[in-house]
Amino acid sequence: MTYTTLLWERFGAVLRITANRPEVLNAQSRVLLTELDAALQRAVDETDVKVVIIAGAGKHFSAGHDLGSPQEMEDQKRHPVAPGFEGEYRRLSALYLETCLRWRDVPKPTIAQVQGYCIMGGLMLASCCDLIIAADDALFADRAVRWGGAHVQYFSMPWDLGPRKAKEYLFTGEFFTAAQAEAMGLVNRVVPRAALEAQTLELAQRIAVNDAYALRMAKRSVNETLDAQGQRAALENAFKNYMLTIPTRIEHGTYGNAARERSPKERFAVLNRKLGAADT
Ligand SMILES: C/C=C/C(=O)SCCNC(=O)CCNC(=O)[C@H](O)C(C)(C)COP(=O)(O)OP(=O)(O)OC[C@H]1O[C@@H](n2cnc3c(N)ncnc32)[C@H](O)[C@@H]1OP(=O)(O)O
Repeated sequence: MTYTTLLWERFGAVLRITANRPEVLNAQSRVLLTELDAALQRAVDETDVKVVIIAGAGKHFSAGHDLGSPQEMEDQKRHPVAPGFEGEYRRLSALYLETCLRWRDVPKPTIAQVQGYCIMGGLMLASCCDLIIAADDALFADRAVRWGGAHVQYFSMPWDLGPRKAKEYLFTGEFFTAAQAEAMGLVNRVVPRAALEAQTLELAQRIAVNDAYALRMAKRSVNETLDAQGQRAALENAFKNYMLTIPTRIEHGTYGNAARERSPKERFAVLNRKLGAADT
């Protein structure tokens, strides 16, 4: 099996899947997300894989969903969005919500290895992993409110940061640092950038000495606790709130054809605009 946007590397019972589009900061194109979904299913099927690391090549983990790289624009011509709201609903649900829910429930431990920017779709991917190891230069953000949206499609931040901090970061769209992420419980630990890869692999190998079935059941108990607390229903409901902002985003010009005609950099400008002295 070959991938155009991923690296697949084995270290004994540990598998590392790396998003490999460093020239666009690992922006998540439709192709990348589809390949990642297939790679994770393969990781489930390969019985000798016990732990999966998800990484990003280059300086940054991921700058989020692909907002119009040349490859993405070409791909959209081959896979046009089905017309109307129903088409959008199907595409967004399949590509962003259903994938993340599947990745959250992969029956093997998953570890996100995060350096540099981890923005919106990048944060979705990291947050559906079981553990997150962050380099000290990691920066996280959900900037959706800045373009008239509510948040990302798979919205687990109230669970990951706690409700107050989740609201603060949504309302401002500001970046939070690795140290802040650790204090809020989003990441398991922060390590020096130069040690990120080695320390993540070392942790994965320590987990992989355990029995695969025991790991699977341990993960299931934690995820089912979250489900019993209502997490899954809240995630599905938050996706509907996300969808409710699509019509107003079309009015703002940040979604739909008007947005697609803009260059990625014009689209980032809305999200990166300075709001005040505290902004980063
Ligand atoms: C519900 C929504 C979910 C989402 O995930 S929407 C996406 C949200 N993501 C963002 O808004 C981040 C967009 N990117 C940026 O704002 C900037 O990047 C950064 C601040 C992260 C970094 O800035 P700098 O260091 O100056 O790098 P650079 O020159 O902007 O990026 C290098 C190349 O990467 C491409 N790129 C970066 N992010 C994306 C993206 N998300 N989609 C498509 N391309 C992207 C650029 O265009 C450029 O490429 P070229 O050199 O050819 O101009």
